Amino acid sequence: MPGKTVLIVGNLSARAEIYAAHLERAGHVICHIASGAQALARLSEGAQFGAVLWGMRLADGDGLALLRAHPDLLRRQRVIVAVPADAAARGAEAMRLGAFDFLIKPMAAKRLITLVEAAIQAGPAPLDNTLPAYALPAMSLGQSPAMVALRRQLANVAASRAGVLITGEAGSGKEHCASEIHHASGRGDRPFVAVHCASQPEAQLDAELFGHTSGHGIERPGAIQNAHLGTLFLNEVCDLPPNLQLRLLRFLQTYTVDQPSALRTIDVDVRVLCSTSRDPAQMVAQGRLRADLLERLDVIRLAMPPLRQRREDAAMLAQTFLDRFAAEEGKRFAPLGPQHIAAIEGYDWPGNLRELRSVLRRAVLMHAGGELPLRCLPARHAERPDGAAGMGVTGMGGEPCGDPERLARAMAGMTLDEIERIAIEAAIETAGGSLPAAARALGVSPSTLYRKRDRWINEALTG
Ligand SMILES: Nc1ncnc2c1ncn2[C@@H]1O[C@H](COP(=O)(O)OP(=O)(O)OP(=O)(O)O)[C@@H](O)[C@H]1O
Repeated sequence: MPGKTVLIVGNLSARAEIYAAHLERAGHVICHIASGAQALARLSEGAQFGAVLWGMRLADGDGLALLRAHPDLLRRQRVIVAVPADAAARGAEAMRLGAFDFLIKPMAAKRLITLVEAAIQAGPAPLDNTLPAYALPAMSLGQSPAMVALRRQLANVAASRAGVLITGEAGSGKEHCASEIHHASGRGDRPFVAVHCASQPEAQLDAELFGHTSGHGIERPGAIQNAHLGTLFLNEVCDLPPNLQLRLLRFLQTYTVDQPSALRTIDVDVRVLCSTSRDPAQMVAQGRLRADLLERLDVIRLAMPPLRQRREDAAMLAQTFLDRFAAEEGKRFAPLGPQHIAAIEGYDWPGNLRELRSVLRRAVLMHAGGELPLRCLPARHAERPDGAAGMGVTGMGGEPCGDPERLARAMAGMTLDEIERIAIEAAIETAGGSLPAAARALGVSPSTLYRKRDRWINEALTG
């Protein structure tokens, strides 16, 4: 992408000259200003640049302090901040303020050019932080104050390339949130590639992320390459094995991957989003997570609250699931009434949205339609003699299915296929969403579960 003017703001050092020469050789026109005040004056006159490379040590002061004082600049221009190797945290702060990305000096020519061109490709920054209306449908996350605040945060971070770390309990909607960011980011029509970093052998995960060459010599690109121009979502990123943490860090420093055959290096433009249900600081303190990797991934932190902290969303989500599954199964159910809502809001949902979703899915599978029997919903903890959250095989509160007679009654009228589906979904839920782990628990191969899941999805899509 030649021919765009790049503004370099920083001391006219020998190193800056080298960076300018690299960019010129790639076809860009360079404008170099040493003083932050002069650069701001130029920009406030309305000058537009393809990208701005902003240093930390300017002729007249600290580059980050200047950005802090003029956050509007970061909203109008695509600014890439260049920071010394021992100050990556300053780059992360600049991204929180709205910078497009940051580079650690000394930087390789290739990385510099790739990033500058990605900034140019992203086009002029939007005049404000508003996103297209379609980007974040008001109901998609919930209407509780916690979700309204989260949606606002999400709108602010969607357009940048900053790494986002989404924390929260299992099943609280972290992946759903990542996919909302993807859709709101302007990359929505490109791939969203999710990788589960826990419960997979290291070699398999390595191949899934970085690609491999099959036994027949065919190159299989990894998730990183497959996510080119889109978003890579790393689920449970704190569980990445140490070697893969290092490989991922290298990737994030260069945005290039070696082809599996190592014959060629490929530039990849991806937005990386991650999630964890662990405490990342504790993982670093225990030596299980690299601090430098966390710094890259955790530029912006979003915390998904557990469902029990946003009870007012639970009934709305339950109705959404009921409508969706009823439509998939071709059944009609009456809307949830006050008693259903009281039961839903009164329960703590230790498995969060995943548990809510499974309860509604099973309820729809097990009933022909009409009014949903209340016993399909979990009882309030307080109403249980033992106060336990255990849901038995079917997960239906008030009707645990431990004993065979009850189990048989609960399953009366169901086809074997439906019973199998319930058992598989319960196993996946227990395994925290991991199909390979669920397959191990059920004593079948992961491919069996993948095949069955694909068939259900196809059936749902074709009605
Ligand atoms: N706002 C929402 N609207 C509808 N469905 C949702 C929403 N949030 C989450 N879900 C559904 O709830 C289930 C759990 O959500 P998700 O996988 O995003 O949680 P998670 O926090 O990433 O879980 P885990 O930590 O176990 O990987 C998924 O089936 C997802 O599709």
